[in-house]
Amino acid sequence: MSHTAVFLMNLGGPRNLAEVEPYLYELFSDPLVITAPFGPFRKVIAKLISRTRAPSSAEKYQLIGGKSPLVEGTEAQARALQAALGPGYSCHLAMRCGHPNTEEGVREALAAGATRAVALPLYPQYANATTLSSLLELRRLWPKDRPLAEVCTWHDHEGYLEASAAALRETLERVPAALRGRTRVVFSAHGLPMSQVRKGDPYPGYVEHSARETARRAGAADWQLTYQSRVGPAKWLGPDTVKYLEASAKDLAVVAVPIAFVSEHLETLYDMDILAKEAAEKAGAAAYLRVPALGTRPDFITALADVVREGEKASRTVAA
Ligand SMILES: C=CC1=C(C)c2cc3[nH]c(cc4nc(cc5[nH]c(cc1n2)c(C)c5CCC(=O)O)C(CCC(=O)O)=C4C)c(C)c3C=C
Ligand SMILES: [Fe+2]
Ligand SMILES: [Fe+2]
Repeated sequence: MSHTAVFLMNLGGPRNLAEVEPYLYELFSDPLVITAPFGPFRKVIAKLISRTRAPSSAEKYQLIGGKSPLVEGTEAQARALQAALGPGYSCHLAMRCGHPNTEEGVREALAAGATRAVALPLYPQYANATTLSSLLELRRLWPKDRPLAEVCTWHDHEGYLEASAAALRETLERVPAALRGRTRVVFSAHGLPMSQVRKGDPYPGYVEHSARETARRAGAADWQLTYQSRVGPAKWLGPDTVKYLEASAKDLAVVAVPIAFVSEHLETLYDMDILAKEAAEKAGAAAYLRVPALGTRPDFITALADVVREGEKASRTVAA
């Protein structure tokens, strides 16, 4: 039956420890992630970096259960979104690295009879390294004679912000009453190299908007935005989440919010639940609570369905 394919696009993650190195190789081969002008040496350099990083990366995945839960988490979101959108749509995963990748997603959608498509990057805030990279891959692989609508950024979508604020409110309610007066909401977003920010990537402004609106709607007056998961020696966006907590968490009840991630994976389960928590505790925080990623929360899935329908009507195509 003629229908619309919806591609749930995310970075992907290794589904077991053997997949860590090939996953990293794909990631470091992407010129929108590693923007240095490596030219014909890109693949050789990606091979070198991925081989060097694989053991320490695998150790982190080992600590969160020997794999990334990102693929299964996205599959659950796809099932929930399918139910919300109804029979005119079919939902498919399209991971930028690892599997199921965009090529596999497109094959599945065409076999199901899709005649048009909506690209739905599961990054609320547009960045070249994430959203654009996924969109370009789908543009390359989707048949040119079938309409493709691209969702670009939904950092300011009403339904998303309301779901984000509701999730924050639920965690704030778990803060012990005695600590309510000294609670700080610490938003943690994935960092980005300053070289990409200087070139005009709109990501930091979008993240700030999502954080400010989430705090306002949740009634949180005391909040701070920080950035996590820096890779390599270059300068990245700051303040760094761990350094910020080390310097500022003393005596506070810290409520950490994963503002740039919508499912659980390494960056929430390791960087936030292990590294950031340790930093807060070492600094003498009175409590550390983490807001769960939005995952398959019904209010969030309703918002995503809305993002898809709006995107289909008015494709916000990225100039590239
Ligand atoms: C080195 C450059 C990197 C940039 C720039 C970057 C930006 C960026 N990433 C996400 C979201 C995710 N990143 C994930 C994993 C991951 N990312 C990098 C590097 C960069 N990311 C690496 C090396 C890895 C692998 C893990 C590791 O070794 O640290 C993931 C998946 C996590 C998982 O569970 O597997 C996500 C999601 C965003 C949002 C972003 C910039 C906006
Ligand atoms: Fe990343
Ligand atoms: Fe990362």
